[in-house]
Amino acid sequence: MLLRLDPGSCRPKLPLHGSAASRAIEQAALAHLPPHQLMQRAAGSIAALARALQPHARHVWLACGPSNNGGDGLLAAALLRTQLPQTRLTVSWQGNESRLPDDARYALQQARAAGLEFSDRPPEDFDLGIDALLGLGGRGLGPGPMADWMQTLQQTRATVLCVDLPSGLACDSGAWLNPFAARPAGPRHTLSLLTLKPGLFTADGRDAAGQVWLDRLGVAADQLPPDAWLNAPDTEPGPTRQQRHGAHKGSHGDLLVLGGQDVSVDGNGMSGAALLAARAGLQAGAGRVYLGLLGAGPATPALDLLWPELMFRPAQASAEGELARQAITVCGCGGGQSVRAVLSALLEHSPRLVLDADALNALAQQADWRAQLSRRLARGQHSILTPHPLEAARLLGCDSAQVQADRLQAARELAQQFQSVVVLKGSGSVIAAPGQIPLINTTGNALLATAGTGDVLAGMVGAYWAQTARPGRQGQMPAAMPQPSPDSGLNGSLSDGLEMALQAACRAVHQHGALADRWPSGRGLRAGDLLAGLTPWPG
Ligand SMILES: NC(=O)C1=CN([C@@H]2O[C@H](COP(=O)(O)OP(=O)(O)OC[C@H]3O[C@@H](n4cnc5c(N)ncnc54)[C@H](O)[C@@H]3O)[C@@H](O)[C@H]2O)[C@H](O)CC1
Repeated sequence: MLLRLDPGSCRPKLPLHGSAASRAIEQAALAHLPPHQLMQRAAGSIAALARALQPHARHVWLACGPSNNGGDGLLAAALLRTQLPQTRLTVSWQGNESRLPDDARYALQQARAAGLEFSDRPPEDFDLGIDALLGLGGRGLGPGPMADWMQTLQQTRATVLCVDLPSGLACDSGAWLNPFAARPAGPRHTLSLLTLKPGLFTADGRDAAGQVWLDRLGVAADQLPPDAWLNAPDTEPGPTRQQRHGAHKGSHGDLLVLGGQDVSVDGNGMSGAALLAARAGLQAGAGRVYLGLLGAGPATPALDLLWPELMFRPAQASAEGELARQAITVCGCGGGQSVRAVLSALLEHSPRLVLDADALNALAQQADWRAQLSRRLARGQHSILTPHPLEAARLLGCDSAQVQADRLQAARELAQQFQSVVVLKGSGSVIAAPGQIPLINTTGNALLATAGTGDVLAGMVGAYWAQTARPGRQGQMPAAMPQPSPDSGLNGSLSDGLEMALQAACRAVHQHGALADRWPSGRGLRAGDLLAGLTPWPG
């Protein structure tokens, strides 16, 4: 059965399997099925989707590689020959006949018996291209016909349907294996077979894959634990905010935002970042939001005239005093070097701490703060880090290209090293917690690639966390919160505190991206535009 994956509406959480697990599932299925049946199912699915995508195709080009991915394409071509008698089909095949796996050899025979037209040159005028060059077994391509065909499939404006994986995309990481791989020019679809692969949803994967479809080919994917989950926050059955008549502002948690370095400090004024985070926190439902601007000078505002609900407090005293000991603190947004003045106290006292932007840069510069952060979880204090790839690289002591080459691994490493929930931002944001299976977010788009959207996200994370964990209730789940469940995306027992941090991060990242996905096309999006769409949790 074909399943279309729409960002933001994948329910329940779907498991993602990397190459090793996908191969193991494939091998187990092959052992129980008659010869060639799995490939016949795959070919049937490819042909059905091809017809649905281009029902009136005049010319379909199938580029088929040297092994089983190519076999899927050849067998689909044979089927399409009978299903689309009026359509011209051209097959390009590259392989060594004496070294073909059994299924691919069978597929080649079927394609030949169907009387298909074979050509080593892509046709000029195809209106549907089928990329069956390389799947799970793909490696980086050297020069040659396959590399040329791959480039044609990248550059064409015709619709392209990729079989299992876009050729040349790493299944586990979503990184391109070929230096020449570019952003595809035309509409793209990818039909993932048997399992969903992590690489389709993060790094270059989303651009490479386009619209993702899944056909499990009648094989259950739950035989092996996933390598990641798609992030799909549960919808709670409990009452909405409007239906909770007994609630008061204290019921919805306190949020303290520390950041927004004053321009007088070193000429880099970034108060707007902290204002965005604080406004986002308020709009996302925190009961009370306090704002401490760092490096305050005589001209530092003490009131947000447009959002007078925000309560301004001296930053240093708040970080060292009672407020930081009872509120959720979001620290770093636009904090500049001034963040250093409050970080040590927060790492020591804050029970629930979100670290973003300059707080992460400060951590990267100072080993004893990193050690302090790593010890917090063992003391019952929880932390959420929200790095973009460069901030993640600074924390890991590598460069951002290395982070992007394996985003899941980078997020897992950060979570483990710092005993924190980590949101690695970027296309396909990864959410990881220590010792847990990470999640990949499906919402969001390049409209979010603009200054300030990360500050809004940090405020949202803090606000959602504030609504799950309140003073005096540490470790307790509020009645309407989703309880940890066997399918909650976690592979081991997780303390309630960490579970709440993880859920807050997952929900915030999902909603943040969904707002950009719903934004009217053709209109620019400023970070501040996101605020109006924010909703409390639960809605
Ligand atoms: N067997 C079945 O019934 C099904 C298979 N499915 C599809 O199979 C592929 C995985 O097949 P596999 O043969 O393991 O890998 P590939 O087709 O990706 O090819 C790998 C093969 O190709 C050679 N190769 C790899 N990289 C290069 C390169 N850069 N240049 C030249 N040659 C290269 C190498 O020899 C490898 O061995 C999976 O993705 C599905 O599409 C279906 O799941 C249905 C059932």
